[in-house]
Amino acid sequence: MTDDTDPAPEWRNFYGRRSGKTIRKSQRTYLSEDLTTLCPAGVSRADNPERAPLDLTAIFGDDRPVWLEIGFGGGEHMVHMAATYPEVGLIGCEPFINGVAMLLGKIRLAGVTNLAVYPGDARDLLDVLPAGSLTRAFLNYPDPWPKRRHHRRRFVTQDHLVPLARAMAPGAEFRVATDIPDYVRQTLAEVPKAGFDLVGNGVTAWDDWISTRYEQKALREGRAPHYVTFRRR
Ligand SMILES: C[S@@+](CC[C@H](N)C(=O)[O-])C[C@H]1O[C@@H](n2cnc3c(N)ncnc32)[C@H](O)[C@@H]1O
Repeated sequence: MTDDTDPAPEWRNFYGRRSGKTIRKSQRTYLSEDLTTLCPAGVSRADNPERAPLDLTAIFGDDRPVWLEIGFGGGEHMVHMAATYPEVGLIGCEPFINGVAMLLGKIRLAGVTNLAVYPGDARDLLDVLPAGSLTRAFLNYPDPWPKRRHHRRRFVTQDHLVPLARAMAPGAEFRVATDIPDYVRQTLAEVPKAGFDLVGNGVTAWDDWISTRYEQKALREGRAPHYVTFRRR
C-alpha cells in the first residue's frame, strides 16, 4: 500500500518523521480504522490554529468526569482505567506511534469505549482542554532525561505543569509514578509551584494501579517505583 492509498497517511507521515520508526502493516490497519474515530478533531495546531477549547461533552457523549493520561506508552494503564471506571472518560496522548498502535489493539481486546486518543504531544492537548475540565491526571514513568543539562526537558517543569494545572479542576488528583529518585526530587519541588498540594509520596501503589511495561522494566533492572500524589488547589 502506498501513501496515496492509505486512508490516514497524515498520521503515518507525521509519526514517521517524529519517531524515525516504520509502522508495521498490522499496526497501520489499527491506525487507519480506529484512530479516525478515537482521535478528537481540533487538537493539532493544523486542525485548530485558534486553539479553541475541545467540546468534551461531544467527545464522550455526556458530561462524565474526564481523566487524562500523559504518555500512555503501550496503553495498559489507560485501558485498565477505562475498564475499571466505565463511568469516566479517559483521554490519553502519546507521540510514539508504535505505542498508539499497541493501545488500539488493547482497546479492541478489552472492548472499552470510554476513551479518546491524541497521537501526539501533551502540550498540544493541554492547550485545548477546557479550563478546569479534568478531575484526574496520570503521569506514569515519564521520560527520565537523566543528564542534568536535560532536566528542563522533563514533564515536571512549569512549561508543562502550568497548562496542566489550568486544565484541572480544584480538588482534582494528579498522580506521578517514577523509578528515578531525582525525578521524585524535581516533582516534589516543581508541582506545588504550579498550584498543587502533595497528598501522598510512597512506595506502595494506588489501590487501582496496574503495573506498566516501563515499571516492569524498572523492576527487572532493580529500580524501585515511587508513587506521588497531588491535589489541585
Ligand atoms: C518511559 S515511557 C513510559 C510509558 C508508559 N507510561 C509506561 O509506564 O510504560 C514515557 C512515555 O512518555 C511519552 N512522552 C514523552 N514526551 C511526551 C509528551 N510531550 N507528550 C506525551 N507523551 C510523551 C514517550 O513517548 C513514552 O512513551
